[in-house]
Amino acid sequence: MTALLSFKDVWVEYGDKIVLERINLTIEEGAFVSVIGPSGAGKSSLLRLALGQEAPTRGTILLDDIPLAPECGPDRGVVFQHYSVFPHLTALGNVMFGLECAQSPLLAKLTGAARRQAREEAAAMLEEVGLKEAMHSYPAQMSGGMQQRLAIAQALIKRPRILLLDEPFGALDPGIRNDMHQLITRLWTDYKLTVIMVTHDIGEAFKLGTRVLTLDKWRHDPHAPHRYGAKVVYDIPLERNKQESLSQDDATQPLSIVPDDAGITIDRFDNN
Ligand SMILES: Nc1ncnc2c1ncn2[C@@H]1O[C@H](COP(=O)(O)OP(=O)(O)OP(=O)(O)O)[C@@H](O)[C@H]1O
Repeated sequence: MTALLSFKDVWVEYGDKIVLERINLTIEEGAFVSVIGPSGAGKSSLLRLALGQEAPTRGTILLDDIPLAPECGPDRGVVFQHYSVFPHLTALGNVMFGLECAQSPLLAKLTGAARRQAREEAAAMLEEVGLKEAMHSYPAQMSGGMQQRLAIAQALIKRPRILLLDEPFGALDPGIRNDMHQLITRLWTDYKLTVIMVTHDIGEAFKLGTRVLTLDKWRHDPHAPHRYGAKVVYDIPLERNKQESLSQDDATQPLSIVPDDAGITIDRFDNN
């Protein structure tokens, strides 16, 4: 495997508040990286850096050994916890919109053969994520799980290499979450994606990831809690490969595969 994304001595600071410090990371192509840590540790900030939505205060981020452009390129797709789909468009319209923006940035509208092609591609992607029957439904007519499937289709239609997931399943019921775990595992394999997923659910992190990173403050100044940022305090490689998909049994089991020696308990909410 080769390095796809590298963080070199990356810091994120807001005014005098240090959120992330000394982040040194190499993420290999094809990895599924789960990121966990207490609330406020900077997990979403790390994703925003990878997305190019935010630049580091210090340090460098490289994509294929080239400094990351300060913009969200088509090589990176993102899905957030709260549904980020357009309410006034059908599922098909939502997914087509991504292609229309990419191919016709000024008008966001395609005509003729290009439109037919985009429609076919969008329909195929909706089928991939299990929304064939709901293609003409509006988001308000869909369940939370269906809306997240739609958000995933929207992110994947531009064929990103890196898929960034910010607590994508956090708002879903456990049964639906398990379905989504199966879906994301299949898409990760079929689309040869590199995934970086932030989650509050440690079991989910270990179940899905090939690697689990824990962000946390490693030193504290009780008089000035903003003075030190979080860094990667645990970086745990896991035995999971692309060929191995989650079986139905795995999906219905409680999420539980945290190794005893991982030394991780995420129950503190004092980083803010
Ligand atoms: N634009 C900003 N300006 C100032 N502070 C910010 C900004 N964005 C984030 N922060 C602060 O940075 C810290 C890290 O935020 P971030 O959302 O990355 O944490 P997180 O680990 O994802 O938290 P959670 O698990 O609660 O979602 C928080 O204290 C937050 O208040």
